[in-house]
Amino acid sequence: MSHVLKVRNLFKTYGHGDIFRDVTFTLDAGETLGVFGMSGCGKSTLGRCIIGLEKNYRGDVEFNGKNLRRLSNKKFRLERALMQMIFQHPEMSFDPKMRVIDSVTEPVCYHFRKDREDVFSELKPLIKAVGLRPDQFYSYPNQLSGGEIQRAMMVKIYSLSPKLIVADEPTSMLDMSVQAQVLNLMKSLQKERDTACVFISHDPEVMRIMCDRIAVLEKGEFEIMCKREFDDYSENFHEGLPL
Ligand SMILES: Nc1ncnc2c1ncn2[C@@H]1O[C@H](COP(=O)(O)OP(=O)(O)OP(=O)(O)O)[C@@H](O)[C@H]1O
Repeated sequence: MSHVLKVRNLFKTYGHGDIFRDVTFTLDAGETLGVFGMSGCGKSTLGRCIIGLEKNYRGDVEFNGKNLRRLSNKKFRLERALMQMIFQHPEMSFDPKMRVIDSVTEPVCYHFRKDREDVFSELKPLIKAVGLRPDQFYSYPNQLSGGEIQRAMMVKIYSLSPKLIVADEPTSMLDMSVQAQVLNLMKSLQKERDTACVFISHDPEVMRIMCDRIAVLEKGEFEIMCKREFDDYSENFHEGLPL
């Protein structure tokens, strides 16, 4: 079986120095790799490089058997639809002036040249699965709670049947009970659809729940640990800060 994602010898530097050095790993369908580290260590930058939002790096990112930087813009856009990123602030992915239904259905309408109502009808089982009502999608983003917006985001992302999701602190802005619901939902959708995931967080507990393997990013070094090694390592952390 070929890997969904192959990251080889990835280096990223900003003006002030190395962000990370020699990041290498592979990810299979249905698998979750956690990326853990304290604030500012470079987790989001790594996520952006993987998904192609940041292209100025050394090394190779191969997705779906294709080296992303060697693709033409047109081919990159096709692959990009199969890689989705969930952000810490989901409301920023929604245009405040557009009804949620329009933001959610737009990518599928665009990629598959389909009508909004047809797309929305096809999404109803997914809407039910995330625990929202179809009528909520006729609201504007500011009329939904943080947890509801993150669920609507799941509908938007999964509507494109992605093979890879990069989730960058997707629940860190939610309160604890909503956080648990959204994490469970992400896990079950991922399992059902066999999606590969890079899950970024500074919360050791969330890492343990969501990830099969965990990589620690510290001072530019990227090290993949088994769960027992991670438990020992993270004992010295609280809320992403070293104790
Ligand atoms: N476009 C940029 N230009 C210059 N420096 C940047 C840029 N983006 C990020 N940085 C710097 O790179 C470092 C890593 O930032 P990044 O956002 O990847 O960290 P992070 O681990 O995701 O942090 P947090 O957990 O706080 O979100 C930081 O020092 C940041 O200031």
